[in-house]
Amino acid sequence: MSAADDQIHPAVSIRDVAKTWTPEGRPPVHALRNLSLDVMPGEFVVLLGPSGCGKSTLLYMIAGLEGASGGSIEQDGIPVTQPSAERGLIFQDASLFPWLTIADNVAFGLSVRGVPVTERRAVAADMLRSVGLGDMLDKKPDELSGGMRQRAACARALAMRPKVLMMDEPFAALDVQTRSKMQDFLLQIWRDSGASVILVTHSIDEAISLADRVVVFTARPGRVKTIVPIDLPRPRPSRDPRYHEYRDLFTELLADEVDRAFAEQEAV
Ligand SMILES: Nc1ncnc2c1ncn2[C@@H]1O[C@H](COP(=O)(O)OP(=O)(O)OP(=O)(O)O)[C@@H](O)[C@H]1O
Repeated sequence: MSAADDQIHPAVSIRDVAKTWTPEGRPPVHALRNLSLDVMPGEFVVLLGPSGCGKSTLLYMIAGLEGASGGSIEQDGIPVTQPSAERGLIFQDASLFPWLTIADNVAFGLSVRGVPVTERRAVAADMLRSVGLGDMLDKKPDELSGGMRQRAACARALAMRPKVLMMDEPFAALDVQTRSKMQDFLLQIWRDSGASVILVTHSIDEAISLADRVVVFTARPGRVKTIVPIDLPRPRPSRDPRYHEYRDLFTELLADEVDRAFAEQEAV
C-alpha cells in the first residue's frame, strides 16, 4: 500500500466555487467567488460570516439543490450534481410536513427509498427515541415545542444515515436555554453518528462551543477569509480565558467584514 492510500480524503471538497444569482429583471448577485474548503470525515465545521455573504447558498450547493456557476464540489471524491440522502440539510424552521405525525415525518425519506413499512416504522421509532422523543411518535409537528421540532428534524435527517449533515441556523429561533440544550444534544448525535457536520450560525458563542474549525467568510462575494481551529476540549465553558480570546478574535474578524458589507450596500 502506498503512502497516498493511507491519506484521509475529505468528505466534502469545495474547489474555487462561484455562484452568481441572476434574478429576473434585476442585476446579478455575486454571492460566492473563489471559495475553496475541505471538510474532513467526522469533522464539525461552522460557517460564520456577515449577512448575505453566501453561507446558505453554499449549503444548498453542497446539498445538490443548486448548481455552482464555477468550480467544483465533491462528496467522497464524486461530483455533487443532485441531492442525495448522504447529504442531509436541516433548516431553521424544522420544515416538517404539518399533516404527518412525527414518526411519519421521520419515516418519509425511507419510504421514498423503498424501505418496507415495518422497517421504516422501527427506524423512525428508534431515531425518535435517540433524540428523546420516543413518546411523541403520534404527535403532529404543531403539538411540539420549537426545540422538539428541531430534534424531530434531526431524527428525520439522521434516519437516512447521512455522511454529511448540514444545518442552516438550526437553533436561531429558540430561546437561550433551549438553544444551549440543543447544542449539547447536537454534539452527542454528531459523536454517535460519525457524520461530518457543517453548521451555519450568526452566533460567535455557538461557533466556539461547537466547532472543530470555524470558517470565517468575507463579505459578499463570499470567500474564506480565514479558518480558525478551536483548540479547546469540550465542553467549553465561557469562563475559560481562552474562550474569551476566541470571542475577541471572531468579533474583530466579523466586524471588518460587516463594515465592508455595509459600505458596499451604501455604494449601491
Ligand atoms: N434564490 C435566490 N435568487 C436570487 N438571489 C439570491 C437567492 N438566494 C440568495 N440570493 C442572494 O445571494 C446572496 C447570498 O445569500 P445567502 O442567503 O446565501 O447569504 P447568507 O450568508 O446565508 O445570509 P444570512 O446570514 O443573512 O442568512 C444574498 O445577496 C441573497 O440576496
